[in-house]
Amino acid sequence: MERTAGMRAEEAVLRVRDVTKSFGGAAALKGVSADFLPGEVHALMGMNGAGKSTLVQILSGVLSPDSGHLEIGGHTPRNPRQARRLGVSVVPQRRELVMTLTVAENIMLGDLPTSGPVVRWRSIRQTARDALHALGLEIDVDAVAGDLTVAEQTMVEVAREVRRGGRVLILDEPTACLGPEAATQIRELVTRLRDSGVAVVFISHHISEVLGLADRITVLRDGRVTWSGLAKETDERGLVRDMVGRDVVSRRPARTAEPSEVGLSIRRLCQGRFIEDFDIEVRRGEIVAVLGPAGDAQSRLFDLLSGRRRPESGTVSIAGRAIRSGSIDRSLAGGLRCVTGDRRRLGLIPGLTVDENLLLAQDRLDRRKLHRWGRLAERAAPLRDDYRVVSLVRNPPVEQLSGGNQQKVLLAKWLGTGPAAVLLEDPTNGVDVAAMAEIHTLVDALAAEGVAVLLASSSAEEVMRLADRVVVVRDGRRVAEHRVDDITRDELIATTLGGALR
Ligand SMILES: Nc1ncnc2c1ncn2[C@@H]1O[C@H](COP(=O)(O)OP(=O)(O)OP(=O)(O)O)[C@@H](O)[C@H]1O
Repeated sequence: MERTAGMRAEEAVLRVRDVTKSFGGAAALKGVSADFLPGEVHALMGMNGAGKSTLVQILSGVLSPDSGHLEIGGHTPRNPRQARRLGVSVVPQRRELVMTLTVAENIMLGDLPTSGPVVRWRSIRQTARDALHALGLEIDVDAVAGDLTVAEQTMVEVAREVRRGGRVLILDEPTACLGPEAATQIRELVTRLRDSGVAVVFISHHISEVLGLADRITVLRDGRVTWSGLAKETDERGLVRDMVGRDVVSRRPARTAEPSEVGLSIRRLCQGRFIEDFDIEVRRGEIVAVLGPAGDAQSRLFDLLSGRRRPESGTVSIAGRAIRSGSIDRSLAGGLRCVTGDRRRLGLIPGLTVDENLLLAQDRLDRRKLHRWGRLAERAAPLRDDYRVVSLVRNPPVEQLSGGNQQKVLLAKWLGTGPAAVLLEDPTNGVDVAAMAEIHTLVDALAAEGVAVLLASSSAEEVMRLADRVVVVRDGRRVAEHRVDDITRDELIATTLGGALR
């Protein structure tokens, strides 16, 4: 049943009417209408695969609707270039900056002012500085993009798009995997954009964030709008019902198991300024979280534990046996499974099907060289079921899955291989509220089976829900440790930001 609130459609800068879109005969959007108003933050919400990204691709001219239409100031864009010229810009999840160029060069890319054959560098830097200042951003225009934090990279992309005349700015999960401080900075930027008259389209799976930030919310389910209205007219429970169709409960289970032997031990690990003399011990059946500002220790920890990179010094042991560092095979053979937070770059193999990706890790461990095609679907089926991987067609190339479903494939691929210890980097990155609850239950179950779980999460909520202990890291060093039962979420965030050693 569709619930809608009154709209000022005549003021809309971007209008969508009855849009449908199918892939391979299966409908991803089934008659979606929405209006996007200047000076409003309009959140798109919905479960994984509900159709949010498909709608965004239609808004930005990447895809054409099968039927229905889209209108910006009386025009219908036919491709991304036209959409951009009409003022519609997308800041995607994957950063699109040229990482080797400076902030100023990135902001001005494609629009470098020249005098004859000479590029006017001073003017470039000044214009870029003005573009950042107009949005209240203090970022060094001479910094190289690759040296910025993820939040700063998002800010630079936003400044570039606004300077190019973006009137409708679509931000696709801009706070995913950001720590509390960086996420707040992005939300403040969104508010400033809104106040300057931009129509902001904001995608997020975080309900409290959306309720605190959005003026209007449109909820999609299975390609249809199930609710659209003012944020103040709904609440968490209403949104969950509109997204999922039922209530979702996620509770921390009582963990009564006595501490058992050490499952994963890290001793005096060092890697540049990112990891300094890092010690941690995780017992079998325990979940220990590492929480710190995004971009530093967590991804280095992944590189070192997975064997992608050799540490400068220090040891990693599983059940008392040291693993030879710098070798992915040794790390796997030792029983350690590392689930990356960067599924696009490191996690999944595009071009291979969902089932192949699901079985890749298992086959590598079994040294299985050839798939028996007939058995592939049968072997993958339990993993698909346990992790509720949903796709429109049965077994598409993995990149055609929605983002949240790709994340489920990544988790299933590694956690289905009987690990002794795991490192989970932002395990619920991009997944919807129902899948998040299910993944948390699966992680609880891993711990209950005696796996040592090390969780590198940017989300304080996730740490509070899953972990027994949390280690706070800043500048590569451990600055505090808490039992989760002894601390509130707000105290945890405060120690992450200012963290005194306790
Ligand atoms: N190019 C494509 N080919 C085939 N199917 C596709 C393609 N793009 C999207 N789909 C399918 O369309 C459906 C909607 O996907 P979409 O990415 O829009 O969902 P979403 O709401 O953005 O999900 P998420 O929250 O997981 O990002 C999914 O079932 C997805 O597998």
